[in-house]
Amino acid sequence: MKKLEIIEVTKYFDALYTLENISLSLEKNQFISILGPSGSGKSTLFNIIAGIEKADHGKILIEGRDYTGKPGRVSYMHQKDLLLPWKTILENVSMPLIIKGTEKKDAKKQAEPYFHLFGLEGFENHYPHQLSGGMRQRAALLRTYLFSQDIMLLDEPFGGLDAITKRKMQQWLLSVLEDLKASILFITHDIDEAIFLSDRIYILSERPAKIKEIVDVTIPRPRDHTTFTCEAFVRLKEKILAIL
Ligand SMILES: Nc1ncnc2c1ncn2[C@@H]1O[C@H](COP(=O)(O)OP(=O)(O)OP(=O)(O)O)[C@@H](O)[C@H]1O
Repeated sequence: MKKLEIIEVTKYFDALYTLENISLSLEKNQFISILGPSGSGKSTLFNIIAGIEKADHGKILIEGRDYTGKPGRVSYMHQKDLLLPWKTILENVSMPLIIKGTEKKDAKKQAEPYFHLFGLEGFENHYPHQLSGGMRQRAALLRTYLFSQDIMLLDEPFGGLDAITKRKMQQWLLSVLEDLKASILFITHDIDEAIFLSDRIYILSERPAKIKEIVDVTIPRPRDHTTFTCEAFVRLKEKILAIL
C-alpha cells in the first residue's frame, strides 16, 4: 500500500490559481523531491498535505485512509529551524512528544537515545544559540522526526546553510535514513541536492503549479561525495536543466 497519495489537488487563493491538478504518490521508505520555481505553490502543497490548508479539489490519502484537511498525522519541517531560544535542545526536541501527551520526563527519555545519531550528543542541555547552523537543523530534524516517524515533509531544510555545511548535511541525512526508515517529501530549489538525495523527482511548472515531469533517479545507493561527479549524475542534471 502507498504511504501517501495526493490525488488531483487544486488550489486557488481567491483569484490566484496556485495548484493545478497535482497528483503524487510516495511509497514506504521512498525519498521524493519536489523541484520547482519560486512561488509556484510548493509550500502550499505541503500545507495541504499536512492538513493545515484546505484544497479546493482533491484528496490526501495516508496508507489508504482519507486525511484531507486533517492535521497532526505527518511531520513538517520548515527552512527556519524554529527552535525555541529559551528551551534547551533536549526540551526543544521532546516537545512533540509532550504535545502528544507524554510526561515531560518520559519524553526526554525517549528523545535522548537519538542524540548520537543526530550528531548532538553532549549538547542536550545547550541552548539553540550555542549550536552551529547545521546542528540547529539536525535538532529541528530530530524534533520533526519525533513528531511523526514515518512520513516527513521537509521544506528546504538546508536552504539557509552555507554550501559546505549543506553538502555535509545532505550526506549525513542519507546515512541516517538507512537507520530511520522514513518516507520523505523534500522541497528544494537545488538540482544537485534533489538528485543526490532522491529516488524520484517531481518537477513543477510556474504557478499554477502542474507536474511538468517525473524523473526517476536510478543512481545506486549508498551514495557519497563521488556521486556528484559520476556520469549518471551529470546526465540527469542536464536533463533536469533542460526541463526547468
Ligand atoms: N495564505 C495565502 N493567501 C494568499 N496567497 C497565498 C497564501 N499562501 C501562499 N499564497 C500565494 O500562493 C503562491 C504560492 O506560494 P507558495 O509559498 O506555496 O510557493 P513556493 O513554491 O513554496 O515558493 P518558494 O519556493 O518561494 O518558497 C504565491 O504566489 C503566494 O503569494
